Amino acid sequence: MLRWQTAGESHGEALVATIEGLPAGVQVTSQDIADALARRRLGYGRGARMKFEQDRVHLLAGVRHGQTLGSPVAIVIENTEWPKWEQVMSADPLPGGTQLEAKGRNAALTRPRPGHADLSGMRKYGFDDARPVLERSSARETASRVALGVLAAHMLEQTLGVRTASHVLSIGGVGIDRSVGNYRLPKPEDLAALDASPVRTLDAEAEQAMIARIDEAKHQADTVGGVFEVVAYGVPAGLGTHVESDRRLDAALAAAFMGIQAIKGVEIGEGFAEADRPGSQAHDEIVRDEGGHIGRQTNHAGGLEGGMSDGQPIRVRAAMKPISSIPKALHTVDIATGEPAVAINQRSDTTAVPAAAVIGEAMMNLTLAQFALEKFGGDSVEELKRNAQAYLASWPEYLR
Ligand SMILES: Cc1cc2nc3c(=O)[nH]c(=O)nc-3n(C[C@H](O)[C@H](O)[C@H](O)COP(=O)(O)O)c2cc1C
Ligand SMILES: C=C(O[C@@H]1CC(C(=O)O)=C[C@@H](OP(=O)(O)O)[C@H]1O)C(=O)O
Repeated sequence: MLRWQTAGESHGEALVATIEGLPAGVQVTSQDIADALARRRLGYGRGARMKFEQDRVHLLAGVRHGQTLGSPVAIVIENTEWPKWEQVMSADPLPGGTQLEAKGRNAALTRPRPGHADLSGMRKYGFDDARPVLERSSARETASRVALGVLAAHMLEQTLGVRTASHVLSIGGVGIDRSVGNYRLPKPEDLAALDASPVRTLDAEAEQAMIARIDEAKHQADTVGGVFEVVAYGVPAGLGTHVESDRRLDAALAAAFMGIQAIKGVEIGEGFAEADRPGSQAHDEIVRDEGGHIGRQTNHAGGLEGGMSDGQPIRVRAAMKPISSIPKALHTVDIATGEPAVAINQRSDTTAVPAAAVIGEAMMNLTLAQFALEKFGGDSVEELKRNAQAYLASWPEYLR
C-alpha cells in the first residue's frame, strides 16, 4: 500500500512530505526533486513571491546513493521566506513571554476573503484571526505533493514505462476549444517545449490569447482561472476495478485532482462533451489493427472504462477557479466588529493554471503508482517489473 502525507504552513519554516510503500531501487536524486519544483514555479501571471522565494530541498530519509531503500521517504522543502516570519510563525512561545505587537505581519486578519478557506476555517476551528487557516489552506503546500510526485513518476517509468505530460487548454475563457477534442495531445517528449511556454501550451495562437487575457485581468485588478489536462502514457489495462466504487481508478483520479486547491471540476477524457453526444458517436469502438492487435480508433473515454484503465492514454482535465485574493477587493464582513468591510488583499497570483497543471501531473503519478502497486505488488523495482511483465505475458498476443 502506498501512503503519503504532507505538513507545513505557507510561511512556516519548511514543508515536510513523507511517502511509504515505494519499492526499493527507485532511482531518484535531490536534483530531480529540485527540477520538478522549479517546473511548478513556472507560468505567466504568478505573483512576486515566485520570484524571490526558492525551494530548498533536503532528501532526509529512505534514499541512499540515489536509490530508494523500501523504507519511508522523507523530504523537507525549506521556505526561504522564513527569516521574515520567524517570530510570527514561531512554533514555540517567544522568549521571556514576549508578545508580538498586533501589527504588520502579526496583525489579526479579521476580514475573511471570499473564495478562500478563511471564514469556514475560522468558524470551524474557533479562531478570531484567519492567519492559522490561510497558512495551511495556501497552495504553497502543493510543493510537497510535487516533490512526492517525482518518486511516484520515477517508480512508474522505471517499472512500467509510464510517462506523463500536461498542458493548459484555456485561461479566463480563451485558448483551445476542448469541445472539439481533436487538438494535439501533449507527449512526454514535449515537456521541454511545454515548460518553455509561458502558459504551458504547444498552440502558438492559444498562447498569445491566454497571455493577453492574463494581462487584461491584471490591468483590471482581477484574476482568472482556467482548464488544464494531464495525460499518462503506457498505463497497462486493468488498473482499478469495476467491482467496488472506492476501488475505481476514475474515482480516485477525480478525488486526487479535486484535492488540488482551487480545482472545482474534473473531467475524465471528454466527459462533459460526451454527455451531449449520441452513444453511437461517444464510445471508442474496439478494432484489430494491421498487426492484429486489439485497439481503438478514438479515446473519448480518456483511457478509463468500468473504473479500470483500458490501455489507452489516461486523460484527466481539471477546471481551476480564478485566484481568490483579488486586488479589486470583494465584499466581506469584519469578524471583529460584525460590520461590512472589504476583504484582506495581499500580493497574489493573477493566475496559476500552468502551475496547477504541473501539480496535476504529480497527482496523476501518485494515484497511478498507488494503483500499480495494488495490482502488481513488489518490494523491489525488479519484483514489481517482473510481476507486471508476467501479467501482460498472460494475455494472448493479440490482446497485448
Ligand atoms: C498553484 C496555485 C497557486 C495559487 N496561488 C494563489 C494566490 O496567489 N492567491 C490566492 O488567493 N489563491 C491562490 N491559489 C488558490 C487558493 O489556494 C485557493 O483558491 C484557496 O485555497 C481556496 O480554494 P478551495 O476552495 O478549492 O480550497 C492558488 C492555487 C494553486 C493551485
Ligand atoms: C507560495 C506559493 O503560492 C502561494 C499560494 C497562495 C495561496 O493563497 O494559495 C498565495 C500566494 O502566497 P502569498 O500569499 O504568500 O503571496 C502564493 O505565492 C507557492 O506556490 O509556492
